Amino acid sequence: MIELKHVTKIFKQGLGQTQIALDNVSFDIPQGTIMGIAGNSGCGKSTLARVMMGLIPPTSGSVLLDGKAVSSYSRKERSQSIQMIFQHPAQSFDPKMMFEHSLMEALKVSQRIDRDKFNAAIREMLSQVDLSETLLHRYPHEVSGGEAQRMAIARALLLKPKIMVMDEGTSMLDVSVQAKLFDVLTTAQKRTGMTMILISHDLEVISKTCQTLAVIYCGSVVEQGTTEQLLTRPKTAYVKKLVEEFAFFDI
Ligand SMILES: Nc1ncnc2c1ncn2[C@@H]1O[C@H](COP(=O)(O)OP(=O)(O)OP(=O)(O)O)[C@@H](O)[C@H]1O
Repeated sequence: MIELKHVTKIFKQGLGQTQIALDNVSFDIPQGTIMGIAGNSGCGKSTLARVMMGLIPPTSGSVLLDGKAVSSYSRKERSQSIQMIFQHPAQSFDPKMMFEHSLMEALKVSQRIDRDKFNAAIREMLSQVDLSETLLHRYPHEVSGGEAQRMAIARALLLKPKIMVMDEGTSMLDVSVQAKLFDVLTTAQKRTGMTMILISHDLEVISKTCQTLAVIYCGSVVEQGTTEQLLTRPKTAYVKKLVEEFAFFDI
């Protein structure tokens, strides 16, 4: 369903310098699966997510969603198909809008659920992510980072996307809230058959959630396969080292 073919992204920086953020990355993510993307800071994970979503164009190569280039999707088509939870979710809400208004706006673009059912759906979703309805009448600067993260997850799930990309999407939450949210997400994933991509430093989160995993090093995929395979029988020195840092795995 998502196909990356030889994707390279080179950023031009000041003083004529360039940075190769992604170097010839190719893989497929079948529909309805959960894939993890792991790697150290600066290896290219967020760039990969943004290229996959069509937010930035690759320098070369292509990204296909359902066989169609993501670059040819309109903004509306993209938001119907893909939702992304960013590392700092408060920034993905309009600072001048109360959450209720932001959610309404998102639904207007998406038109995926009947507006009459909106109120019931939103209350149900807020209870699933353990947020009080009173937060609907607050602005993004009036909630904690973790609350904004849960609001972003609620908004994304309400829109019933085919693909959900989470870029360190639960990093601000404590372990018990994180576990509960992953339950909500995996249940939603099973119910709707959406494809999920989870970008994380945290191999423990990935091991519990993702069926497949790609590990990136300096913009290249160094290993990919089932999560079980990579975490228990890593082939490269780099992945072995990553796994050893999470000492709970027997390798
Ligand atoms: N807009 C940009 N212009 C120039 N260089 C960029 C830009 N965005 C990212 N980079 C560089 O590309 C490389 C990959 O960045 P990216 O944000 O994708 O890494 P990451 O793996 O997501 O890191 P982290 O885990 O710290 O968020 C880094 O060297 C970064 O400095």
